[in-house]
Amino acid sequence: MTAVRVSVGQGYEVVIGTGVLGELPGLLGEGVRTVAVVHAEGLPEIARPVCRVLEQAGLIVHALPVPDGEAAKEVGVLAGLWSRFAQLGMTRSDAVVGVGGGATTDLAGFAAASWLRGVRVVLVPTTLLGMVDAAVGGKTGINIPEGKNLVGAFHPPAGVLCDLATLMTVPRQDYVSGLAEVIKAGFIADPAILDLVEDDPEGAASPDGPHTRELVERSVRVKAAVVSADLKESGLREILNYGHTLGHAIEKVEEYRFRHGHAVAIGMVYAAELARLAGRLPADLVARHRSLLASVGLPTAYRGDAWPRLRAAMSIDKKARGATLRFVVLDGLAEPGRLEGPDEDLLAAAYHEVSR
Ligand SMILES: NC(=O)c1ccc[n+]([C@@H]2O[C@H](COP(=O)([O-])OP(=O)(O)OC[C@H]3O[C@@H](n4cnc5c(N)ncnc54)[C@H](O)[C@@H]3O)[C@@H](O)[C@H]2O)c1
Ligand SMILES: O=C(O)C(=O)C[C@@H](O)[C@H](O)[C@H](O)COP(=O)(O)O
Ligand SMILES: [Zn+2]
Repeated sequence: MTAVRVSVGQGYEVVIGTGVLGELPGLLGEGVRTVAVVHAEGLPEIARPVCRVLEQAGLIVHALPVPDGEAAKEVGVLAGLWSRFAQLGMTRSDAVVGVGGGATTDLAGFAAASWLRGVRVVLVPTTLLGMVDAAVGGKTGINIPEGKNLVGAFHPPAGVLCDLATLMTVPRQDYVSGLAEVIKAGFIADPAILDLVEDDPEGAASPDGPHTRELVERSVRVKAAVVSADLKESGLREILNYGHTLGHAIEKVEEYRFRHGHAVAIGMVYAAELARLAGRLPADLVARHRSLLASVGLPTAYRGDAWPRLRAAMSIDKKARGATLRFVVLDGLAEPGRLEGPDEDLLAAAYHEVSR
């Protein structure tokens, strides 16, 4: 089957297909001599063919393994990459290729953004979440103990290569985590996604499912359209943060050992409850959040005793302005809006609805 190419406004393409690794040198563009392939250390079977295809194109390739998953998004790991780039003599005409899940591509993207104040990066996401969200749009960064993604940069890639074949080995819980961002794209912009998941939740939860390619493509198109219009999140892009205010707080409270998509799933139910209690969203749409997320195995509730710590963690959300919290909420299906400065009773009442 031929690859689908989605154009992003900042001048690059997201290539989606099966067995498309051969497109990688083309995405890097002209003039590159040395390539640092930053990859999750648990993925040698994917990193090896990536390196091979680059070497066959005449490039000097260095594989730089980093810890798997969220452990990669740490300042020590980033500093290690800077040292390796220096040792390799990487100049502004050289490039980084990031291979792995969203955590790896966030790190690789930020390493590229910060090295010599910005070198070229091509991302090869290998999880569902990486393909539909993390690798597209140029948000890069790392975590610090004080909060999620608090240090980073906007640095659009030169290209994104989504080889659907790589999804076959993603552990089920990590695959399901990616579905939270797929469902997010459905609620904020493309309800056809929700219909596809409801039509076959078990199929949606597997890379072998009948709609995998369409779910990836639709979600990428939602993300591409939004970031094309608003790269630096001056307004519209905030809608991609639906469910993330509480979601990131859960990740922080769990010291980043809770899957991102699982946290965002709970965060979306929370945002839906906020909107319902504020009189903006009908109860049936809140129920649809719960039923869709639960149908693919995502959580919709969290520990009740964690509220004080979650509330404190939410204060450092990037959408906040001063002491005023701002939430992305829905006023209907695919009708995202903002809830500014909700009072504390409303915040707590909505949490009561998602606590167990
Ligand atoms: N930059 C953005 O716009 C953006 C958007 C959404 C999420 N994110 C970030 O993405 C991260 C989550 O990404 P994720 O869900 O991909 O998790 P992840 O990167 O932590 O990967 C999950 C696990 O799957 C493994 N893995 C990856 N690909 C595999 C494959 N093909 N086969 C077998 N195992 C594989 C990884 O090594 C890891 O152990 C979070 O840090 C989140 O903040 C960023
Ligand atoms: O691309 C965006 O913009 C998003 O908000 C997408 C989110 O799914 C993603 O988790 C992002 O990394 C969150 O960004 P942050 O600015 O809240 O850290
Ligand atoms: Zn996210």
